[in-house]
Amino acid sequence: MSLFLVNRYLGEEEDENISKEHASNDLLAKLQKKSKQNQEHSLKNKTANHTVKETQRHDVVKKRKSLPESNQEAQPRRKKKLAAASSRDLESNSGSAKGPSDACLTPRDGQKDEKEEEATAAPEAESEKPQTPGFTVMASFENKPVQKVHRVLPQWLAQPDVFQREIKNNLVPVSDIRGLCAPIVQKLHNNGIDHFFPVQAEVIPAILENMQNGLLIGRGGYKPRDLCVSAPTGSGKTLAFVLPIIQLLMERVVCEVRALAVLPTKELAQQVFKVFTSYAEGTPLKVVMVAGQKSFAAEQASLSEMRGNKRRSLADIVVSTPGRLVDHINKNSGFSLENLVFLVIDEADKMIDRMHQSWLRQVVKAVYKTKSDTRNISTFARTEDVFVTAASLSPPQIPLQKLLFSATLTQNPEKLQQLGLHQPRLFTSTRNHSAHVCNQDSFDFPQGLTEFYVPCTLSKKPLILLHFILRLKLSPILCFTNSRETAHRLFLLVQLFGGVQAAEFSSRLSPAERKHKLKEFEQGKIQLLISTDASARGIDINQVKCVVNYDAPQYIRTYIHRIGRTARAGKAGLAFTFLLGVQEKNFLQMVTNAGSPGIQKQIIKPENLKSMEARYEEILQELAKMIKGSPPGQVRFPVREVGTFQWTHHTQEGSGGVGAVQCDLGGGHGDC
Ligand SMILES: Nc1ncnc2c1ncn2[C@@H]1O[C@H](COP(=O)(O)OP(=O)(O)OP(=O)(O)O)[C@@H](O)[C@H]1O
Repeated sequence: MSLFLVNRYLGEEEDENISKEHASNDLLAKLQKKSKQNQEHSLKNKTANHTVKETQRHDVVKKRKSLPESNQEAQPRRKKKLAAASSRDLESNSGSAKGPSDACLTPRDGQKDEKEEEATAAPEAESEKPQTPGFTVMASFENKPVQKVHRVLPQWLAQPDVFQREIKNNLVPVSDIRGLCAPIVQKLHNNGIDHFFPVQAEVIPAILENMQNGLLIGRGGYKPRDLCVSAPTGSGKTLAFVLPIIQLLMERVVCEVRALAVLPTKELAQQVFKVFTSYAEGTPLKVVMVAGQKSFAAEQASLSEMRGNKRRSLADIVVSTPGRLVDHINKNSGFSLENLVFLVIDEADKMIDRMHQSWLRQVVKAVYKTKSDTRNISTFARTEDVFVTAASLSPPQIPLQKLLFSATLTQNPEKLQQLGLHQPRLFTSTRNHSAHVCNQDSFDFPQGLTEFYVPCTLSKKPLILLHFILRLKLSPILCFTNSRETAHRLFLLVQLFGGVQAAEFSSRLSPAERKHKLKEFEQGKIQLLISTDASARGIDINQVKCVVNYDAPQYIRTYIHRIGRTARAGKAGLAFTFLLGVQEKNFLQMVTNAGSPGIQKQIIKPENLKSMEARYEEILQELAKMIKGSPPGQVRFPVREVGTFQWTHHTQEGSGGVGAVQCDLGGGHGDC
């Protein structure tokens, strides 16, 4: 006798009296019946799906036949797809022996392929797509064209303070400018300036008013807003920052570095240094340049001295290039920026490109440097202003105001953001700001400038240049090439040809030689200065009547700065760009997109060059011999054959023409 009895439930119809064996036989028979029904059902489904696919394939073939010629190109690809689809179908047909799961997957695969086919063959027939019975469509795609996204400018870029681009008709009498002190007005008058240009009339009062409450706090006790100024080349941006800085610092008691101007090249630093020095004359202010023109030790000595055991600054205003500036920050313990009030970033777009050198980060670090020597902690010591709050401005700190200037200031907020600007304010003469939409490649051109392009071949370029000087008497000409090798060869060729006072200006020359050449050009001793882009930015040479782009510039900014060496300060000027046939379309498109008021075609007739051709051929032979005979290192470019000039491909910024293979002088054998 068992102690426990377990009763199990064996189904509704189970009778307690039926034996266990009988019950299990019944159950097995039931399961077998159900399985047979399932198999029959899945077979039926398979046949139905195959019929649907066949119908769809016929539809596609029909539609393709009715397509226009242009769509027929894609047929081989589609044929392949169809073949693949048929072979898969065949597989699925012959695969009836496969398990039921295969039978379920195959129709879905086939459906996907058919959808692709239809999308390629005739997208507009989307709505007519046959639906596979037994499947629910979960989602479908609308074949809409993707809309172009326009960059929307932040408020300060979209709504700038706009001033007139035209200089001559918008001069503002110096006496009309609020807050300008008498000694500065007098100095301007002595320098022959009684009127301000539009950019100066806007920006000078803005800088002055920020400091109305003294140098400790800005207007109304707030930290001053950083200013960005975008104005055409030659519109007088330099005086727009030099004058207010001199005025605001001239009554200082202790000499400390309070203004720092950073420029991309030595030549530009030299130029700005000259303007600062001229307007600081007669004030206690000391202006020092650290741009690598003197030895590091000499620059160090000009920046500070030791009196007893105390460091004493010898500079109020420092003009520098980024590399040398970082050297002084890191290696010159006597150089302090802890009292800096103005940081001027001239040619700001170029300086942003140099951000990888992290010069700005080093400057900011030096400005907010905390002294380890506690005895030296000033009451007004500053802390880096991550967030400006009431608490962060109390106690009051010396504010640092950034002033940015450029003729081609970027409107790319991501780039500008690298400068860490505080509530920036933009001054511009450019017209396209109101739309709130950013056009990063549109700039203002100087009013007095007339632009031309000269269609030419490689072999004729030097001849046309000589024609400009010798026949058309267009000198002084500032002529730009894309590489220093081209500049050097062109210079040698013009020199051999004779009759033209020419010089080259590139990194082949030492800074002292470059300075000398610029001076001679300015004095009118040089008719033709052949330069690389070393002189394209900012250089202010008074008498340049004409700029020639011997090589077409690759970038619009390069073009704007090059042609901006003429038509300065409201004067008239001419700019010619030599274009090979292959360059024309892209170049003209680029200039038009940039907002050029119009570039005219200037054709030089071949007969005008005829008389110079014989001499030119002789010169080419001579030049080739000269180059071949020169000791290695002196002429830095190889020549393959006498009389034939090497073709070079330039790909980097600052070299190469617009979308074309750039060739050197040609030599009458080029087939461009
Ligand atoms: N108010 C003025 N009256 C007469 N001449 C002026 C005035 N302001 C500036 N100039 C002259 O205009 C020329 C161009 O000025 P500046 O070099 O400052 O231009 P810029 O805007 O900085 O040009 P770039 O963008 O090419 O550097 C200089 O020779 C300068 O002396």
